[in-house]
Amino acid sequence: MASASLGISTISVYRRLRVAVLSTGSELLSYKASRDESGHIRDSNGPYLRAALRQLGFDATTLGIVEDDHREFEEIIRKALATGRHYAFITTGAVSVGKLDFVEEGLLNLDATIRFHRVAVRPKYPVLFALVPSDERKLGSEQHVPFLCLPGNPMATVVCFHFLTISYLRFLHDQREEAPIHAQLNSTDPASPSTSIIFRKTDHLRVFWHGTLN
Ligand SMILES: Nc1nc2c(c(=O)[nH]1)N[C@H]1C(S)=C(S)[C@@H](COP(=O)(O)OP(=O)(O)OC[C@H]3O[C@@H](n4cnc5c(N)ncnc54)[C@H](O)[C@@H]3O)O[C@H]1N2
Ligand code: MOO
Repeated sequence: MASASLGISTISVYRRLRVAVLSTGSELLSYKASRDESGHIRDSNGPYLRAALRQLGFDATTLGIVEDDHREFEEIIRKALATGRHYAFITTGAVSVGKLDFVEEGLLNLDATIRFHRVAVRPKYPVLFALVPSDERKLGSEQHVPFLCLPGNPMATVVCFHFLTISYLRFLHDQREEAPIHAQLNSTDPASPSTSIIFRKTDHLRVFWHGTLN
């Protein structure tokens, strides 16, 4: 409206940031799958991330679900990098320290630089951030593609997305930081009926539990 009123008919805009989303876990089924086998759970992180990214104005594409196999993971990432279409990748799961937590190994096999792995906050403790080189990509002068690898626990995925990923994607898009919303708790006493939010701090971690704000 402002441009039209000033007679400005063309303006320069940023291309929407294209982000690829990949869920890891041999236990995962597509949320669209009609079968419901025991021992399987539906991929809720993938559809959540795609919807949240689109709502924020980013282009989200899905790379689907990958089994707990670092070779398969590397293959999917290599192919996706070769298209030069994705400015950033978000993966979920397999970033902790179990035998099947292969994301770090897979990224290192792709010559990644791990910028950090783990933050002292729970949920989101095992989150990993890496830069992966790609000779093939056609994304201007950028030499590296950022990988935001979020823990699989769906609540940790949501927290990591909101408190780490969005600000980084906004930074890539030259957008300003979102202003935080400040709320006041009536009491931080976990036993108080006025609040069911519980804060706890261990020696090395700040821990937030689920709760509601009265
Ligand atoms: N020895 C340790 N074990 C764990 C630690 C630790 O510090 N030392 N940290 C724990 C924390 S905290 C978290 S969070 C989890 C994160 O582990 P991963 O990122 O490797 O996640 P997964 O094991 O793959 O999955 C965790 C949980 O979430 C379910 N999941 C995974 N992906 C999806 C999805 N797309 N949709 C729905 N649900 C999903 C998965 O089935 C698991 O139940 O590590 C702890 N362990
Ligand atoms: O830090 Mo994990 O992210 O407890 O859920």
